Amino acid sequence: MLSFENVTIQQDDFSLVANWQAGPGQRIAVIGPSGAGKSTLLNALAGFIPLASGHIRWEGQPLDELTPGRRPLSILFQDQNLFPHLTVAQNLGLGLDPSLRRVDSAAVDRALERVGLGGLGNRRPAALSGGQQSRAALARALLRARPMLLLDEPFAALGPALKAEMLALVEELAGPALVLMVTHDPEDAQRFSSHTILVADGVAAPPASTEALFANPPPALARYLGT
Ligand SMILES: Nc1ncnc2c1ncn2[C@@H]1O[C@H](COP(=O)(O)OP(=O)(O)OP(=O)(O)O)[C@@H](O)[C@H]1O
Repeated sequence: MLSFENVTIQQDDFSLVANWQAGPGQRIAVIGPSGAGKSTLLNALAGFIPLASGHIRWEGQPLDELTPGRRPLSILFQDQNLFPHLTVAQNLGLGLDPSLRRVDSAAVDRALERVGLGGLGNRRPAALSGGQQSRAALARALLRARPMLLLDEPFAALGPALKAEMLALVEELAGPALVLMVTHDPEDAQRFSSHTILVADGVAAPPASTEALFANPPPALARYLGT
């Protein structure tokens, strides 16, 4: 269980509050206007931004004392963060061991197979298509096998068909992980997520049923959707 307990996140004059829980295995979209704090929410959970007050817990354990690398999560950004000078297999290996000294190459090969990149581990990222790079970045995140997967618009640069394919792949491969996905596309939320967190007006709201939220949007969501 992920718990945000009376959390306040402060960045200069911007502040965001969150007070809710989410369970393992849930697929949750994070939506809201530009600048509302969606990335800030994920960055605080990942440990890149300290909390001004409150606590974030995973399975009852406070995350506050843990550096980003020790938190029980993987994070995938839009720019994919693949290192251009390393092979695809080495990029995946970084997910297991940042020093690349103790990497299980069979596990890397299996992860590449799972995302449809079998046999491409020796290529550099530049020798992959955009969709293949997304698959490689996803494989790296999944290889870490952490209980939470945070996605910050990772597939926004892909065309609609490829994006749908990647979301289906996340759904298939994330398994028991809790997935939090920032998206600007209401269709992503509806296709992928049973629950949605609306971030607006300084509040990251508790996860609500995606269907119910879109059927009867609160004013902030209606404004954002232009309805
Ligand atoms: N390092 C920082 N220092 C101060 N303020 C920041 C910093 N990073 C972001 N902000 C501010 O925090 C607020 C939330 O930004 P954030 O990137 O979380 O929004 P977002 O909802 O993810 O937006 P978008 O949809 O445009 O990506 C914005 O007002 C932004 O200007």
